Amino acid sequence: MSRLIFLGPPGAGKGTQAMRLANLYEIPHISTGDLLRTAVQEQTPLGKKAQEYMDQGDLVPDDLMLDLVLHRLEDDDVAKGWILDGFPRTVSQASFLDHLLAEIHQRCNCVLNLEVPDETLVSRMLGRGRKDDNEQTIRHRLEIYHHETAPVIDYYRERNQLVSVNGNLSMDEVTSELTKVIHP
Ligand SMILES: Nc1ncnc2c1ncn2[C@@H]1O[C@H](COP(=O)(O)OP(=O)(O)OP(=O)(O)O)[C@@H](O)[C@H]1O
Ligand SMILES: Nc1ncnc2c1ncn2[C@@H]1O[C@H](COP(=O)(O)O)[C@@H](O)[C@H]1O
Repeated sequence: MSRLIFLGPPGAGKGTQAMRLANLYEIPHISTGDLLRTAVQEQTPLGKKAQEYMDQGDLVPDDLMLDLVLHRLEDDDVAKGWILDGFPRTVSQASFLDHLLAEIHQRCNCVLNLEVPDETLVSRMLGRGRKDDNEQTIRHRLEIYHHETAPVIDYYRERNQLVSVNGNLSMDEVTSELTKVIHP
């Protein structure tokens, strides 16, 4: 059974690789960014609250995020495994997730950290064309990543759960490297 977490800066290819592995292992791909974008599109109460943070490239506050993940991990389809992409993004989210998984008697098998240099990330995101992919917001998201999210790497390294993979290769090469280190 695979329960995987993707870490890595914005534009590292987490969503791309998570989708490929989700198809390969036939488990759900849970992207908090995608869940939020759907909520914004549908103008749900969560979407209305999250929109401004997302447009600015800021993190959506923890109280909203924790509820979102809690409910998604209660769905029936996650019993067979899951891939989390975009969560946790802060040490407090990582700690929340640990407690939640202990409560539901699950354990993540592997935390995959995609490593890609900042300048590659910027050009990848400028080519992606998402609403929050203008240069100013991209640079702000990168700052937030280095400040708020990079400490999550140490959190999992200290718990011997971290595997870092070079994300600065072709998409197929990254997938191949990932499947070598994952033992489903
Ligand atoms: N190995 C790769 N080589 C070149 N381009 C890539 C690679 N992996 C992904 N991309 C492209 O880079 C862009 C960002 O990829 P993706 O959306 O998967 O990143 P992400 O880590 O999920 O980003 P975010 O955290 O901002 O959602 C996309 O346009 C994608 O097609
Ligand atoms: N885990 C998260 N914590 C706070 N904010 C989040 C989280 N996941 C997503 N967000 C917000 O959504 C956008 C887009 O996310 P992507 O993972 O890049 O698709 C992000 O900038 C945050 O505003």
